[in-house]
Amino acid sequence: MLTRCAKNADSAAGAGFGWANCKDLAAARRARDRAESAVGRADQAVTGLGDVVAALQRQWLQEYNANNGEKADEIETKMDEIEAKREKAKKELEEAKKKLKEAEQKYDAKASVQAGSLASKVRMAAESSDTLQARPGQAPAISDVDLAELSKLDTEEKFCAYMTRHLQAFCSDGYVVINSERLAWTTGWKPDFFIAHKKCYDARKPPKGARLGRNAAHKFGIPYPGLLDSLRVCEAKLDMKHSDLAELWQYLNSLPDGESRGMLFDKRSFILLTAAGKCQQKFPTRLLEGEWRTEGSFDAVRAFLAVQSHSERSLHAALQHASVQLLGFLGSGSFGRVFHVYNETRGSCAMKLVNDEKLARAEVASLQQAVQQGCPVAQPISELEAVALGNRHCFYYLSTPVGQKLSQTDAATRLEDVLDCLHDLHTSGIAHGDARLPNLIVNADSELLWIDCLHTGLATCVTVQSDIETLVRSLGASAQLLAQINADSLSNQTFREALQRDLHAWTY
Ligand SMILES: Nc1ncnc2c1ncn2[C@@H]1O[C@H](COP(=O)(O)OP(=O)(O)OP(=O)(O)O)[C@@H](O)[C@H]1O
Repeated sequence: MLTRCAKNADSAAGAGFGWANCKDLAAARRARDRAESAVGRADQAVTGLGDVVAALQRQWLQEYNANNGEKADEIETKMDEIEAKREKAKKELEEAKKKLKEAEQKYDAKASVQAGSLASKVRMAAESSDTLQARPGQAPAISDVDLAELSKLDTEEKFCAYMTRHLQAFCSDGYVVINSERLAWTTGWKPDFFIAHKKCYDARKPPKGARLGRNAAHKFGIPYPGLLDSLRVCEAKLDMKHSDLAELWQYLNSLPDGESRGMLFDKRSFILLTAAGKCQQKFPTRLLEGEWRTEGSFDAVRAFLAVQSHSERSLHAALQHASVQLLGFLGSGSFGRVFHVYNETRGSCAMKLVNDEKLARAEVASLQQAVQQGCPVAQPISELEAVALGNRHCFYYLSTPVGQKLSQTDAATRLEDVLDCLHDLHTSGIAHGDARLPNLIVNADSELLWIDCLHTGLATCVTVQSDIETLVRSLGASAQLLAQINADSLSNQTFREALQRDLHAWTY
């Protein structure tokens, strides 16, 4: 067993619990990629020659029907030549496929050795590593009847579909199991499932041909990039191997700083794994192995999945404090996360959750001042509230309205409104400080409003020019146009027209 000290040193070096930088593996991957391209090229050649043969056949038929015997013979000779080439290309394709298979096998073997060694490291380094003990009289996670059904499933897809309702039964109220097996996350990964709050994931349509299981209530989607620290990852295997733990570990290790949790399982058993630390430098803290049929496993899995991350706890504490209901996730930035919330008194509003009290106070004060001056900004409808969370605090404030995002194309279409919205701030003596398009929302009356007023300040020549540059850059204008900007640009009709033409040239 590694000591904690050794573990941290290992993990801090970034090598202990990630894939080793294996040259062999990289070379095998390159060889596999080359073999794949060779198959692609050979396949194209066969298809291309097939098309030529088909075209010649049509020509031959025309000449034959027109009694052009000589021409038809000429075409026939040509056809024989191309046919011979196609046969050769087919053989080359078969050969390329064989080589690809070999290259894939070599790569898989090397990857599996690496995964095996990583899995061993993770097992060894876990601060606690246990096997679930039976608690007589308590419910197993999956009944014998269901286990018998499970044992008949022969593909991973059927298995995942069958397991969905079981996984859902392990979730706490308000949490759902989301299938992401065929939907790449923004990070590029494709874990089989993740568990997240039912209002806080990016729902997608079922992929074509997706198996929906018995009750067709399956949910498909990917996590929001800003909420990667508020989910649990689940990876299913038809028949779990020792090395599969490496895959789950890779997912957990790549999640944001803090504790991350995941479950690896097959038809008989499961592994519950917890990791802590910084992203890509995590260390395994707890590993619990168990079997679905073990009495007491239902509560053990449910309790494991019910543990909330710090972010989830602050969100739920804030929701409770404000007596609002969560309707969705609006977005996140470097400073906070914004959720769509609702209650009967306040109606629909945005809840911005932050950790930094000073910055949040400054933002609320700036917004209030801007509202008083009649500026087009989202309006705070609460003071900054502090919510105790253990020995720490998180902070939130509510604002209205909850608006729609403005795309670059929409912004170019209503460019005058966008420019006026910034000009209105400036003429009231306020500079936004971060006047990017993502900081503009559209309300129900199609009016534009500024959000994210953390960096607002006095409008001076310098801050005004900087705002205009920021906005115009985020609209996608050319460098040439950016070079023409000065503090008076928004009052200058010639500039506005030049910008319109510039954006038109880029957008269409
Ligand atoms: N009232 C609102 N209506 C709709 N969406 C909103 C609202 N407020 C915030 N958002 C969304 O949440 C995202 C993050 O909000 P905000 O910009 O206030 O956070 P931040 O952490 O201060 O960001 P930054 O890193 O840009 O400073 C916004 O880009 C926007 O998409």
